[in-house]
Amino acid sequence: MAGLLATKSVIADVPELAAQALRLELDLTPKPGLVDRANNGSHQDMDHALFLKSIAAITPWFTVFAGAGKAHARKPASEQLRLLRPMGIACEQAMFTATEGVNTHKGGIFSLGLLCFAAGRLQGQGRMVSADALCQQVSEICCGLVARELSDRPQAITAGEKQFRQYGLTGARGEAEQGFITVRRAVLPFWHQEHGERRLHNALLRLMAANRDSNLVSRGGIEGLHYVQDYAARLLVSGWDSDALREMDDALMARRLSPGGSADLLAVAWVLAGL
Ligand SMILES: CC(C)(COP(=O)(O)OP(=O)(O)OC[C@H]1O[C@@H](n2cnc3c(N)ncnc32)[C@H](O[C@H]2O[C@H](COP(=O)(O)OP(=O)(O)OP(=O)(O)O)[C@@H](O)[C@H]2O)[C@@H]1O)[C@@H](O)C(=O)NCCC(=O)NCCS
Ligand SMILES: Nc1ncnc2[nH]cnc12
Repeated sequence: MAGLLATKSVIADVPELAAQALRLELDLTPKPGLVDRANNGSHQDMDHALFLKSIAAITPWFTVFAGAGKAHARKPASEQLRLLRPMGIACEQAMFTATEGVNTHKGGIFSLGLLCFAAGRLQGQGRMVSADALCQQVSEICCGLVARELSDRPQAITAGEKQFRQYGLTGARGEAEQGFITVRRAVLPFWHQEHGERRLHNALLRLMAANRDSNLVSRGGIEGLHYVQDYAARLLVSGWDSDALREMDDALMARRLSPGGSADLLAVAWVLAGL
């Protein structure tokens, strides 16, 4: 863990940062409700070893996404998701093969895949790959995604569609269409004020406090989302130590709550902060 934290500064390659981010997120411990080095969080079907298999299966795709973004850099942003989606689905299939059908990183593939694709697109356009430029590209590529896939549906079938209809939640799609606004507003302004693992723990708590995580709603209803948001906000105000994080871990496990979306956004924050 310490070695990975130290090497970040010499690597500015987005697919490499994305691969690093998945491993750092997994190994951060304790992580309330989530799989880490100490326990499986609120999951019966996942553990640390399974996440390692998932990471090994999906990381080779990050350079594929970046290559595709570069190859199609001269085409309009509005055409890009149609070009990227089949590769994203193929990457999801590689994950499901590695995990024997368990959804470990579906959201992570979506968010990090878009960042890798956008990085290739910027390179293909001869532009600098900065955090702001990446987020702007992702937003342009995903323009209209929420309307097309959530709000304009005749009836709510998937969890995401039901959550949108009931609570106006837009999940991973909304985050991407808004250029990862939660990461940019809740995490990045504080990132360089802190260091090491404490920086990562604070970033995850800030994400849990701000992120409208569809996983929490799927498992615990809107009350489950508010429970986690309020708990994380309290720790950020009152201060926390490892014991407090372990207590929060116990509380979320007792309620079967898992903030998987915030775990994915922590990986997104690592990539954006590394540029
Ligand atoms: C657009 C897709 C993301 C469509 O997927 P879906 O309709 O499911 O969209 P969401 O409901 O928005 O959530 C999908 C996953 O995204 C993560 N997530 C949730 N909320 C947010 C948020 N506010 N911001 C960012 N990301 C968010 C979360 O993923 C993580 O959690 C999953 C593991 O947790 P778990 O509780 O186990 O999840 P389940 O197994 O589903 O529940 P149980 O049965 O166990 O109770 C894991 O996926 C983590 O990554 C949400 O789950 C996208 O998938 C799509 O369309 N893909 C096609 C390919 C593509 O277009 N790719 C483009 C780029 S390559
Ligand atoms: N460490 C983790 N535990 C559970 N779900 C996750 N989704 C992404 N990372 C996760």
